Amino acid sequence: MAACSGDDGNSAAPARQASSAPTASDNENAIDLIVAGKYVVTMDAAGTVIVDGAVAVDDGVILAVGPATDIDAQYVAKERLDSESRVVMPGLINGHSHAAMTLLRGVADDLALMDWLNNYIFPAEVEFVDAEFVRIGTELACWEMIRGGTTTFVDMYYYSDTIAEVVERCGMRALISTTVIGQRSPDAEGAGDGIEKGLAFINRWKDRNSRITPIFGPHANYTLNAEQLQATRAAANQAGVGISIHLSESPYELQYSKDNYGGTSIAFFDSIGFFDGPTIGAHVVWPTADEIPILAERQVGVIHNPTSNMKIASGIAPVTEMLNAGVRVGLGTDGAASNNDLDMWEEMRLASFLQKVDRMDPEALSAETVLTMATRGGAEAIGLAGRTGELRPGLRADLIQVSFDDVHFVPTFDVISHLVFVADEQDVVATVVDGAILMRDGQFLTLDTARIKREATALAARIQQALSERNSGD
Ligand SMILES: CSC[C@H]1O[C@@H](n2cnc3c(O)ncnc32)[C@H](O)[C@@H]1O
Ligand SMILES: [Zn+2]
Repeated sequence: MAACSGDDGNSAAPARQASSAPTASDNENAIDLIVAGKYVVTMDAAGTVIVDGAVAVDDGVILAVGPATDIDAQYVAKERLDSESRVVMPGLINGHSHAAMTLLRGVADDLALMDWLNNYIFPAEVEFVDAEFVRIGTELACWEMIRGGTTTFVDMYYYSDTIAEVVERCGMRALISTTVIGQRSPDAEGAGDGIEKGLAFINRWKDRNSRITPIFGPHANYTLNAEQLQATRAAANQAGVGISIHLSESPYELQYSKDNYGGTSIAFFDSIGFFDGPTIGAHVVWPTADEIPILAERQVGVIHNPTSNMKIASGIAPVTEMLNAGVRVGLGTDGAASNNDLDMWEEMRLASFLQKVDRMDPEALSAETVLTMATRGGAEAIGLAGRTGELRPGLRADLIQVSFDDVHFVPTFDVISHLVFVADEQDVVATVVDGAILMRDGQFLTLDTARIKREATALAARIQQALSERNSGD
């Protein structure tokens, strides 16, 4: 970690710089926000941590990062998030989620992937998922993610317009996939229909909101055939957008690929030109040794989902090997029905511990490495490098404050160790996206949490009733 306490040239030419120490009368020139803390963990490539630092924000952009005394000498802000015992760091990036599945949390536990999907989740989705389900489920998820310090997520679900509308309102940043799946789904009759509707969704959202990036989300190699996968890639390239897909997730998928496509999963995808465009592969638990270099060469962003992989017993991904080979690897939660929460702090900790025990190597996947995967590395994996994921002038102001007041932070010898091995979502006290404060001291400024809770509870009662009737054979 590179510590910093002086002027390191980290300041951009600010739009509203005070020529001398600012006073309250400078307020008409005030910038939007200053976020200060005991430590500013920038997650830049040099690993800069600033003691007693601050971040200056205006118009959604980071203007300067440096010692608080320097920032305060240069800027006066309309709003200030301050505290001596807080860490300021980039917001977390959840690279793979199915947000609305918060409403299916706990309906089918302790099952392997294909049993879970085919016998519980797909039937429940066809029965219950509509635009209202997706609106309420996604709102619940955004509440949980903002609460836990996630500022960007990559979602794959149905009714993508509804997801985008929720994200637009709640203020988060998201890549939103429009699902393509070769079977009847809640919002399409099959793959062709999904591609057609997907293109319309992408046209509606491509230039509408800079926080929202529409992409395609073909489900997997066992729910789409080679022609459908290629057609989805062609549509994505035609629309100029990327793709997110479940990739080499389970032994079933690997065997399916060998049986139906004559080769292992990633090699097959590569052979049909599927990686000829920006691709995010979720899970990637079973790449062969020969396939890992393909992921690096084709610049496939890999999202590691340790909790979901453990819970549905898919296996342990070779994260260390992928990172060593130069693969871009980020972290994700998967949906709340296979995790069963959206807590990126838990993902970081479990990612690290899982590699250590799997390799019997306590040095595997250090705190610094997993924190990078959840921030700057995650941004690289999902194609948002240089836009979010680190605290650097010119990047969008997506940042959080973590309180180090709780007993588990006393004493703090190493701030990175504490963030990864100790902190949890309850320690996050402020979440800022694009310069807008979404949560401050447990108050949600863009979400009506009482209304969301009421609506989710009412909808869950209807789901519960239908499930009970189904189980009792009525
Ligand atoms: C195109 S994404 C929506 C689709 O994916 C299902 N899903 C949720 N989690 C997983 C997973 O880990 N592997 C494969 N498919 C998954 C979800 O229920 C939706 O039907
Ligand atoms: Zn998934």
